[in-house]
Amino acid sequence: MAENGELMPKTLEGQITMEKTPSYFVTREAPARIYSMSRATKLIVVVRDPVTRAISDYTQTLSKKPDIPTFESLTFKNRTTGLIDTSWSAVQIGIYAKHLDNWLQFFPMRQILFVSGERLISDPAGELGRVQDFLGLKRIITDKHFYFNQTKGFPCLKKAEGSSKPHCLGKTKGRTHPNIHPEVVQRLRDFYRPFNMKFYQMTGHNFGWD
Ligand SMILES: Nc1ncnc2c1ncn2[C@@H]1O[C@H](COP(=O)(O)OS(=O)(=O)O)[C@@H](OP(=O)(O)O)[C@H]1O
Repeated sequence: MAENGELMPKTLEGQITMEKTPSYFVTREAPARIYSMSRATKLIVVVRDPVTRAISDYTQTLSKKPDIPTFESLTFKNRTTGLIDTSWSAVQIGIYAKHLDNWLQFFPMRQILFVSGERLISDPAGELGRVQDFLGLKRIITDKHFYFNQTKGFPCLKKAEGSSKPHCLGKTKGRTHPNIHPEVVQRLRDFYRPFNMKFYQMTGHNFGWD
């Protein structure tokens, strides 16, 4: 990432340089590296219910490698005792409080914005309003820019940038998830609850996952 800084385009007056890498939030070395590049960096993280996130993560892997074991067998170290395999990345990534702790060693909370993945779907303009405020931008993107696409089942842009045509995210965003046994889902909910509570406390925001 230090090298990344050198590769980044120069930021001119009136511009904001943005970079998006989902894995940074869960990468141990990322906060120190970003801090050494610029301690004034603002960080935006989209978080969703860690249980749904794990299933979504699994769905994505399954689409590339159809032969992987079932979600259930990857979730548990021991199915009988219900012991969860916290080393499985799909489980590990959803322990947001732990990852946030790592960032707070370098950045104050006021420099980090958590966007609700659920609200990004139910009220994209509202969530983007928060993003624009956080970045000190005028609220240019509003309700008027979105419509709900019934076929896609998600909000889409009425006009893509530089085009007059509507634009939805691609086929890899908003996949149908496999049905997971309710017992497994419940066990994961119980597992995440204390971490979610800690995360709500740290961020001062109840994301409503429980
Ligand atoms: N407007 C709109 N259209 C489609 N999808 C939407 C939208 N808003 C949020 N989402 C949710 O974004 C999820 C995919 O994001 P990713 O996790 O792949 O993002 S990233 O690549 O990690 O940045 C994707 O997760 P899945 O539903 O599991 O596919 C969506 O639920």
